[in-house]
Amino acid sequence: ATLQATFYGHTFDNPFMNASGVHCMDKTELDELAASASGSFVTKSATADSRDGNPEPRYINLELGSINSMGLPNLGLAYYLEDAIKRQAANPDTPFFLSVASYKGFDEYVSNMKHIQESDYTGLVELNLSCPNVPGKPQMAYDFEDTEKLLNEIFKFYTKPFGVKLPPYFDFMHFDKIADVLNKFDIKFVNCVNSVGNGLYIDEATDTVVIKPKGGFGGIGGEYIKPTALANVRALRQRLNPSIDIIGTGGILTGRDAYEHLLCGASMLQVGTQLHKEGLGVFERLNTELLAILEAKGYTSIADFKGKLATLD
Ligand SMILES: O=C(O)c1[nH]c(=O)[nH]c(=O)c1Cl
Repeated sequence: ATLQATFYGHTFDNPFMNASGVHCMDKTELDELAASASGSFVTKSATADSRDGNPEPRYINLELGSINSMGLPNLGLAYYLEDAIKRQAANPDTPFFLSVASYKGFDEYVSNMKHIQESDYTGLVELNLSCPNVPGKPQMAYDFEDTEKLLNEIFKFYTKPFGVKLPPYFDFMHFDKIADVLNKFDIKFVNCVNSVGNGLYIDEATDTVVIKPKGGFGGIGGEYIKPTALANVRALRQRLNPSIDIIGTGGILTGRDAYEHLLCGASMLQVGTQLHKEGLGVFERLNTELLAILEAKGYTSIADFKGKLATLD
């Protein structure tokens, strides 16, 4: 059996990659990702200006996952663009993802995308509409009208392939609304899901929160969020045009978790918390475990079962 993954006209050796924010802050980390068993990789979400981010402690691994309020620390869009242009020149056949966010809101999203359009980068962009940790700033993708306005604005000038990183939704009306908006545009993929925003973890030894920013509120990742992540992958797959691929993110610790995301309709798979905990070796292990599942079930490729979750009716 093969773990080859097809995504937006590309074929990757396997469906695994990092989730933006983990092991992707600078070119050294990106080189390590490129040299790992991951099928692709994505950069830390870039803002126009480089940012220190929120005060520490701001990321904590927990028994069942993680909590973070990093606050968009990054080296600035120009850094990642320059690196991406060099990478695409050196390896034109191995696409990767450039993640873009915004600290200041709507106008910075537009100007960041304008810079990429005017640059020599021609690869894939993951437009992050779901950072939950910018104090005072609502997540773009929880405002359906603003999201549509933003995509309208971007498609006036942007001609390169991009997709959007979405937060988790928890209501069928919201699945319907975001899918209605996204189906109006020629986006190439959606990534479901970003961390479950503004959770709270309490240290039992001290009765104190564990991260400093926002009184301890932070995005939750890991085992805590797999049911939510699977639901969002499945719901968006059922609603989006077949031309829009899905990246599944959230709660992938084992080959079985990966298999379930694929069963819900994901084409690529991102690993955040478990990569942070286990390091780059997680990709070897996940490939081995997923391949064993295909073999045990007599599948020869992901196409044999992708999106084929059975229901009880
Ligand atoms: O605090 C962050 O940097 C952050 N943290 C997240 O959990 N998701 C995001 O999209 C971002 Cl941008």
